[in-house]
Amino acid sequence: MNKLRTDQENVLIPLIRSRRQEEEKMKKKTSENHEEKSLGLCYVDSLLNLDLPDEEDEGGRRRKLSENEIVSLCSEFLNAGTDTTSTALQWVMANLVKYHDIQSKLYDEIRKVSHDNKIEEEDSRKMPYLKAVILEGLRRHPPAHFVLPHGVIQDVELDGYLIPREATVNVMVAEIGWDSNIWGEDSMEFKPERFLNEDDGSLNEEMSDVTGNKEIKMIPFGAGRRMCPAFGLGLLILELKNSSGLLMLEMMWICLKNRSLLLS
Ligand code: HEM
Repeated sequence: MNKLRTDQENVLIPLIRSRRQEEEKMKKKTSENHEEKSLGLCYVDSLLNLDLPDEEDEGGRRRKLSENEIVSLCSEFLNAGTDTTSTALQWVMANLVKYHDIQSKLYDEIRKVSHDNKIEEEDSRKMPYLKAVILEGLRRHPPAHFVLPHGVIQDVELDGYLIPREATVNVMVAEIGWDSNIWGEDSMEFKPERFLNEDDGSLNEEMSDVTGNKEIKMIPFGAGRRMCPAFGLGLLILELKNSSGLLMLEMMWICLKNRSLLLS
């Protein structure tokens, strides 16, 4: 753990310091030339600018985040965005390898929409089956199996159970998405069709809600005020990576086929 932490510091501290220096240089230039210049705002800037509301230093000023705290927040952010997305993608790909019928149906949809072997952000709206495959991946194999540990700030009674103040609460996210009362007897099967309307194959809006705002059916991104702030981005990344991944596999397949033709 110490080694991991040291690695995090070695990677992130130089980046944080260089950002701070760049920002200071820019401010200096701006005041010398009297013209507004900015590097744009990034996550590290918002952490560097933060004044903690409840904590004051010896001079009575609001405390700033320490460099170590910024390292923790940056690595949490990077981890929250990368580990989840790559795990989800691997599960979807594994199921596409296992179920060839789903793979070819998805492939046909992607081929119809793609142009010059490319998929753009707006194309994802024209691919309900792709969305259904991603949602089924997240339902069947949510990367954050228990979301993050939560807690209550005072003793709470919920449905006859006492949740004590100091307790750690883990939400059974995966089990919620496997509930046969909601998803049917085949809830453990990988069936993207469950998210589509039977008549025209369009996306069933009610079934595909992942926010839990109206009813909790599956919550791979959590729910409520600490829900994943990047759930829209996460879904989009998965859609784009999956479709471009399949197109890339096809190119590799064509290259391999041509190569073996050349060799034979
Ligand atoms: C498939 C992709 C993703 C999944 C399944 C996912 C899932 C989650 C879950 C379950 C939580 C905890 C919610 C809770 O405690 O109730 C969470 C929190 C968080 N996620 Fe994601 N996430 C994904 C992608 C991303 C991406 C791409 C980013 C950033 C670019 C991100 C940033 C965060 C952050 C910063 C938090 C902490 C929020 C807080 O504590 O208030 N996530 N995510």
